Amino acid sequence: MTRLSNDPAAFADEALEGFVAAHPRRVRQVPGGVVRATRTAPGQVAVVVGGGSGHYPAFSGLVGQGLAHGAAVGNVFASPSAHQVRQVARAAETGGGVLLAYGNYAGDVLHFGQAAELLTAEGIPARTLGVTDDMSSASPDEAHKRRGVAGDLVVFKAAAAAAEAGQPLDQVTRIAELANARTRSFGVAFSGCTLPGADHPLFTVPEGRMAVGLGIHGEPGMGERPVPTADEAAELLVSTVLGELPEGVEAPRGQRAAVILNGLGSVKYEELFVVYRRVAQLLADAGVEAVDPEVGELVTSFDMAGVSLTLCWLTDELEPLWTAPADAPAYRKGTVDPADLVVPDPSAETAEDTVPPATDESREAARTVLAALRVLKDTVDVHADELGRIDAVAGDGDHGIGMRRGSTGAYEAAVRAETLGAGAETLLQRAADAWADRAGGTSGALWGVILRAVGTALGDTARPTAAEVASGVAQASAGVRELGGAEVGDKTMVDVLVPFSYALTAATRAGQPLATAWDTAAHSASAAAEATADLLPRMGRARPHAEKSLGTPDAGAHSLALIVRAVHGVFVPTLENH
Ligand SMILES: Nc1ncnc2c1ncn2[C@@H]1O[C@H](COP(=O)(O)OP(=O)(O)O)[C@@H](O)[C@H]1O
Ligand SMILES: O=C(COP(=O)(O)O)[C@@H](O)CO
Repeated sequence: MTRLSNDPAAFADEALEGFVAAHPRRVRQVPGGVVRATRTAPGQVAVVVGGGSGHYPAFSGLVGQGLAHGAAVGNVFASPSAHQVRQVARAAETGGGVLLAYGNYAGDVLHFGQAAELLTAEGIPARTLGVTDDMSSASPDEAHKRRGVAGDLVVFKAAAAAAEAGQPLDQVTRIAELANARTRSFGVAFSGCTLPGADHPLFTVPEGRMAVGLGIHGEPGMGERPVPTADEAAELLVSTVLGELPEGVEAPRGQRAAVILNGLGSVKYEELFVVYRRVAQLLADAGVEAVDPEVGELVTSFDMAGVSLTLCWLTDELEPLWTAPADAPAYRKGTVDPADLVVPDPSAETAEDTVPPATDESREAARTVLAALRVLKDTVDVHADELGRIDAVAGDGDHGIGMRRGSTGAYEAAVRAETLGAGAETLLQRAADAWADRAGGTSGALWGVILRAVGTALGDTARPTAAEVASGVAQASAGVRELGGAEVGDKTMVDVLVPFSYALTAATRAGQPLATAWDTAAHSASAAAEATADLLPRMGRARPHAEKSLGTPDAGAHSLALIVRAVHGVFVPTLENH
């Protein structure tokens, strides 16, 4: 149970504020997250990490000398937005380029990837690395699909120590890739976590049972078995991790490994030590030398009762990077020469207070779009809990929260744009940026793409036609597939967006007025959303729990169908001009 919170929607922001207040000599807050409070040598590569909140000390607690240069901090269990990542990277970098490192979750991949492109385009060389240590989340032949869990620490630390030693960006990236390729984690759980403001955990494990192969977002485990003794738990963890050796490690005997026994939230230190006692014996029996082992909470999932074991098979190059000193709020090792504190630059980014010129026709269309965004936001508000419940069946239960933050941010930005006299395109672009930025997560990035594509098709000059609206939706559909890589049948919002777009294009081409065409397309969308209940997910958070999601529709597909149905009554009749 997460007992102490104010407004659950403000939890992540308030936690970050308190964290920064508690650690002024190590971190300072910047838009989008935190950076080191200390000065970094000019030209040093900046290692910027990040992810959702709810995992402390990942990610903000790992910022400090010898460890990350900055962390982009997202909402609870949702990746930070590309804009946040970019802002933190700009604040952290000192001329050597940036390595963006994160757990390999869909939202993180989209947002950090977009941020890298934006940074590179503005002249800051940027590389990305998604950590993939969690053995339970995909088979070895699909290791690139695995999630990042406690192995994040080893990879971040190796990269940061290499950066601190003056290595250039390509070398820092190579070292991070090497550390990732040689790191494996496996975990078990006895109970799930409860999100702030929620009254029940995201998953429960039956009394006397243990979930095997857990995630760090309250996802259920991949299997179940009776609760073991501490020694039996250690035996399961060690045998599983030793059971899949990375390329280049022929046998455990004679190897040296960084070892982390990680508590997920409510397995306490003395329990962990009881387990580690046996882990240490088993590793020694197998001939593995544990180097600077860590036993404690390094990546958590609120109050989840779980424990995971991580091994990074060290090389001569990786070992000194693992043992190098570090001084972060939640991770201190050896002795670091304290660098000078940075005097913060008070000039913050100013809000945009002008818009490009627009015609009266487009401003009128913009007012209709604003009304549609209002309906969208209200629809999401009404259905937020339901969306969270659907997402919790096989995902992380945050779809309602994310959609609420995104749609509210989009509506507020649209209100500001309308007040400034924006045309339809500009208003939708401001709304798109605000949605992606406020929501983060996978759906935040994709809804940003949708609003932006529709805006581009509407323009800032003419009164939009039915064909332009349909073309905007078609562009949105293509954009979502391009960014997310999902196709029809993967059990995502694409299963609704594609048939909705086809139906809208076909009906408008057949000469139907937009109101009628939209209505027909919204019917297709509802049917397609329902049909996702029969699909097995192949993308996103739900993929590792494919069977559990059978019989339940995809959360993002369902929300999209609800939205297009609700929006129909508002803007369609006034946008069409034939
Ligand atoms: N690659 C993808 N392409 C398109 N849609 C996706 C993809 N991955 C996930 N989704 C959609 O995003 C929804 C989840 O959104 P949300 O819960 O807000 O994000 P997250 O999974 O990052 O927490 C899923 O239900 C699915 O519809
Ligand atoms: O949840 C996280 C990011 O992944 P999403 O795909 O946005 O849900 C985060 O907690 C781990 O970085």
